[in-house]
Amino acid sequence: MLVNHEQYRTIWPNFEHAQPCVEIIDQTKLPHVFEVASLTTLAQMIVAIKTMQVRGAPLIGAAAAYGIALSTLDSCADRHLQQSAEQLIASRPTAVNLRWAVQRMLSALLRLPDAQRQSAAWAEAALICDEDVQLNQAIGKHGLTLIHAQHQQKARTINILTHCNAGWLATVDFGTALAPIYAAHNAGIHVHVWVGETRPRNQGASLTAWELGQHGVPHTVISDNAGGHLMQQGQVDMVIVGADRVTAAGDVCNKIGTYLKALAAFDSVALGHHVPFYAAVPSPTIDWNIEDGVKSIEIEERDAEELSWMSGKLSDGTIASVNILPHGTQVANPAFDVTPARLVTGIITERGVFTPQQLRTMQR
Ligand SMILES: CSC[C@H]1O[C@H](OP(=O)(O)O)[C@H](O)[C@@H]1O
Repeated sequence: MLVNHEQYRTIWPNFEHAQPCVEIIDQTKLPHVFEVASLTTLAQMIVAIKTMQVRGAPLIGAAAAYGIALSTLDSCADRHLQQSAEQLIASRPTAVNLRWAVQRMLSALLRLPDAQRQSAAWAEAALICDEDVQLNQAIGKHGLTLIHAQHQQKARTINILTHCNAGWLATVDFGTALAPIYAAHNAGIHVHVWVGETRPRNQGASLTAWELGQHGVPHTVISDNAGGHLMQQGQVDMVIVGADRVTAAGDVCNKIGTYLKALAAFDSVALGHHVPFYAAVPSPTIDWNIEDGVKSIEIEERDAEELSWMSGKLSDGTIASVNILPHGTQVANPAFDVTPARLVTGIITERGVFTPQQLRTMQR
């Protein structure tokens, strides 16, 4: 069954039952199983965010917004909504979109009489989702100009390296880092994507490879450590990644391993072929309140089991997990890192492509 973003979003409300619910694509089951999960309570939405059934900065923002809407099914009292907001914000600390969406929901609801809050919550969450789709389509348009320029100059397939998953699965639809790639592919520009597998959760191998395959975009999965080598060999024309938080100075916080790819891209200048490094970022991912990402962004530390266990499909088609570490081995599992602005060529936003130094002009 082909599934692509013309048919699905990653999250949507369902009002067909007595009690409204929120339906999501359960991303922990991909690439081997496509399964939709129905969430009926705030607690279920918090579990979905924490366990990464839904993940990706813009999508967890949208999910948190619907978490507030689910919360109104129990109560619309100020204190109840504020406690729900605190629980959602605590579920994953790094992506600023989650806090941004929850604060936007509270701002929209707390000014209303209780009786109007439930319908307003579902409407505001839907608006956040629709806006995300529009932002990502604009990112695709602006990112396309970068790929088109390379294609005009080189008159061959353009090889793009990406990390983790910043496709339509990481957003409500269309994606951020993959949006320009889809736009180029749909415009007939030949692109090929090097897909970093992205240990330990393998969002690249399991999600980006699945997305690109469903859309018919040529791609090759590589180990995380192969990216620098491919850049050194002149096999990468540009790097485009997503982000979980970008500072006002243009520091880019993204999935662990991004910083190493940015370092390799930066070093490529010395080899005579510059590999530009771009982050594709909708404005709700920009945290205008901080400058230094290394000092100011809380990096989520995730469970050791994510490193010590791997899941996959056995030869008989069943899904199983295996332990890959010696018993008792100590594990550290930081989920994100920060690429300093000095390593960032440009930030692709819905308003255009900005250098880190130009980013503040977006606020005007
Ligand atoms: C378009 S944001 C995608 C961003 O979010 C991912 O994090 P996670 O999968 O842990 O939610 C990763 O950092 C992606 O680059």
